[in-house]
Amino acid sequence: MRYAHEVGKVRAAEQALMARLPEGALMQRAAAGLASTCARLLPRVYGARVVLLVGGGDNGGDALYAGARLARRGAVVEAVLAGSKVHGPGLEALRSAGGRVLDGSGQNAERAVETADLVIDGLTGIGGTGALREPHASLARCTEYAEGVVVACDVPSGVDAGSGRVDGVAVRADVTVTFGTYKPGLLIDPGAAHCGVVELVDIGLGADLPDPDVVAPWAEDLRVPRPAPESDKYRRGVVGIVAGGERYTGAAMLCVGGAVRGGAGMVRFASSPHPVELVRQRWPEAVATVIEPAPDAPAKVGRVQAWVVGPGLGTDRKAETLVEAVLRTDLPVLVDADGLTVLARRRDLLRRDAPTVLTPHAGELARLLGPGTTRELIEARRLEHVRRAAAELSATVLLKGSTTLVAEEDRPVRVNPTGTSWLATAGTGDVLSGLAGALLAAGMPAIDAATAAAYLHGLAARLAAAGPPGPDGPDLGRQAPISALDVVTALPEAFRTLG
Ligand SMILES: NC(=O)C1=CN([C@@H]2O[C@H](COP(=O)(O)OP(=O)(O)OC[C@H]3O[C@@H](n4cnc5c(N)ncnc54)[C@H](OP(=O)(O)O)[C@@H]3O)[C@@H](O)[C@H]2O)[C@@H](O)CC1
Ligand SMILES: Nc1ncnc2c1ncn2[C@@H]1O[C@H](COP(=O)(O)OP(=O)(O)O)[C@@H](O)[C@H]1O
Ligand SMILES: [K+]
Repeated sequence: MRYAHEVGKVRAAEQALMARLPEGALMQRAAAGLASTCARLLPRVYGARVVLLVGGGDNGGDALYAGARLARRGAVVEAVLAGSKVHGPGLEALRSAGGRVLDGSGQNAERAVETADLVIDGLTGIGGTGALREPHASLARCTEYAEGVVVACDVPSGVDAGSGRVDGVAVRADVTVTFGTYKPGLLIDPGAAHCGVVELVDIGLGADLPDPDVVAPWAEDLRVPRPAPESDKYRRGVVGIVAGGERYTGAAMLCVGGAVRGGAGMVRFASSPHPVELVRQRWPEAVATVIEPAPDAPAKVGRVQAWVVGPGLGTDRKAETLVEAVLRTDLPVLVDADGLTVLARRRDLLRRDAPTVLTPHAGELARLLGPGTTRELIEARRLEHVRRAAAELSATVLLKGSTTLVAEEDRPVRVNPTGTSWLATAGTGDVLSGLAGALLAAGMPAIDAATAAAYLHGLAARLAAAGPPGPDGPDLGRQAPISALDVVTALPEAFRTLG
């Protein structure tokens, strides 16, 4: 896992460590890490033109000390000072190493940024709050036109380190060198999209850091169940899917596809006659049953270990009866799509003992959380809202979108590291709910099933978008449009990459 800590915890750990170290030692560790990454990014340090964007806090201090180290190795280092304050000892170190200060206003600074071989962004770090003020905002904006490499010190300036929120302008870095631990805003969009490659520099905070607030899993953290020699289809897990209606049949097909290719021992599909007929034709592996919208509907489907309810179900009274019937069982239930719209007016159905997983996109979550919450607000502050949803709805909440988050009360929020913008196409969410349902039925705890499903789904989409692999494997840098069915088809390959 990659671990991220909120800003207050980073500061507390830094204080504790600093109390045991000589003054300035921590900053020197940070600056050394930053300078060594910059040196690696330059073809040659000697003679390279480096511009530092320096804010008035310690983030600017880091940049100045790193600049001094590069200047001592022969780089031509110029600092643009933003605002009235500056880290005095850092500036002194830069000057002593031969670096110089540029006039920070207007075209002079802009031209220097645009033509430098490397720009270090030290405007704001974990101390940045709200939208960047001037001249910081203009300096951040001109990094967009930089011909050289842009390296953010700790956090791209303009990104809120704690949440990933961006109000106004923020630096778009090629590389972000962060110190001690990841910050949530480096992993969550829109902030994550500003970071480029994130490098973590160990400054010795480890022992002083408490449990993380946010984690991002690696493939080896997922622990997806594998069939053993003694496995049979029932032990592998039977997932029941209540989805689709006379009008919306595609959602049902895609959800069943996600479950079949997601490793379910068996998929039991239950719906009205038309989708049942279509599923029988397209997915003969599934056992499809026609059900009436009645409280005893789940019992008529046969034994399952977990349910998925909602995709393409509609939101009328009949749909509500089915959502209610499924949630009244004592099994794990995943509610998606139309099922979530029903839940928004029937939050009482969430009072249950068995695990409940909700998989909303931002619009659906806004409906679930009620008046005062909008899709835009949720997209801008994803972490805060997914946490709030998990607490208020007493459920495991998987919030979809450009960064998918999974939250359960009193646990670190999981950030999904896979995915591609090509996933933003109709029907891919239905594939995800079927896949997550299969993993729930296999017995995975709700938060792990949701995390693994998001990971595999995002990876399958990347593999599908990259097309057939070349001699060196899939070229994830060259992607093309995909359909939701392409994601279903690529799921086995995604499982294979887990080893
Ligand atoms: N603690 C440690 O031991 C270690 C810390 N380390 C480093 O210190 C960094 C944290 O330093 P920090 O606390 O000084 O805050 P920092 O990120 O420089 O920001 C404050 C400055 O930004 C300004 N500013 C704020 N918002 C703004 C806005 N919207 N628009 C414009 N300006 C804005 C604010 O101005 P003010 O509001 O005070 O006028 C003030 O000048 C951390 O990220 C890491 O790099 C490492 O060396 C490891 C050891
Ligand atoms: N900009 C984006 N970047 C990456 N993934 C995205 C983006 N937008 C949406 N997604 C993903 O695409 C899927 C869309 O799901 P959903 O909104 O439920 O669509 P549908 O209801 O049509 O199936 C989700 O897995 C979501 O995380
Ligand atoms: K910065």
